[in-house]
Amino acid sequence: MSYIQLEHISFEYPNQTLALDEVNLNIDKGQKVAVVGENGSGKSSLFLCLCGIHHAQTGRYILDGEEQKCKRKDRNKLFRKVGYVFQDPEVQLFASTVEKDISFGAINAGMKGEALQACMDEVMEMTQTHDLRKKPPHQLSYGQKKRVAIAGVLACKPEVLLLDEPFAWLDNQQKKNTIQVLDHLHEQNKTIIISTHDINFAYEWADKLVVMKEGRVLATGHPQGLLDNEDLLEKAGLEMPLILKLTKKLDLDIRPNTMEEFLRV
Ligand SMILES: Nc1ncnc2c1ncn2[C@@H]1O[C@H](COP(=O)(O)OP(=O)(O)OP(=O)(O)O)[C@@H](O)[C@H]1O
Repeated sequence: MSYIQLEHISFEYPNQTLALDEVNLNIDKGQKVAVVGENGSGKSSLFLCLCGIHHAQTGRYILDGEEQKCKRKDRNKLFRKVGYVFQDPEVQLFASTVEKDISFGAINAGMKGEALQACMDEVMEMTQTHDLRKKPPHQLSYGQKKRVAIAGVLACKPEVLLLDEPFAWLDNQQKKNTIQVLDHLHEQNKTIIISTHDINFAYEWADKLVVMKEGRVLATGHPQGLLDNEDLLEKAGLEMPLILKLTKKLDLDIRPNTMEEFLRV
């Protein structure tokens, strides 16, 4: 049995927009998953259902062997297990200082004293938010807000991390730093699910790709296999990753995983 199982999940907003339409999905513990698809294909709605903010009207959501129900106590447990970093950090940040914002969820979950301090030091170091800790979040740049939002979720030590467009507004250095943070979490066997429009990143980073269109899962599998399929790319409105374009153009038989590997060929 997979760690996360979605069976025929459908979710409709109150205005009757069907955002998820019979979604079936299996994700193993410790997997690095990239969810890709055009604007409005249902990526954020999927994340909102996975973390318990939305509850699907039909279908079954099973996490770690337990079916997730809409009851308050089940949802509180789900909130602790699955951390969601919103696409827009402004939706997430609310406290008067960065430090208070980052620690809010952890304190709510019962962390205190030395354990809290150690956790804060660790996540602020990881996300390079230490120097910002006394500032009010509204005075930060968007990229800084994004890092604070990630830090706040990490402080709660979730088993599953959902990141909606984590690199939006980040400069190149901060993007690299965030990828390092993700690699570190992967080493701790956390399950990481990212939604992204960066197909080159998805190709290099993910060990599972989920391709969405109009609320449906069009395909799942290893990025190397899926992103080579021109019919699928056209149907999903996706670009072929640069590495695959180059290997095709040069008529190479190999399929390097990363640009570094490609350059060594
Ligand atoms: N709060 C809402 N109320 C009604 N409809 C919504 C709401 N949020 C999203 N939708 C609709 O649900 C569908 C899926 O949207 P969703 O935000 O999940 O897509 P997405 O793949 O995350 O898009 P993007 O790449 O632009 O972030 C779209 O048709 C969208 O217009």
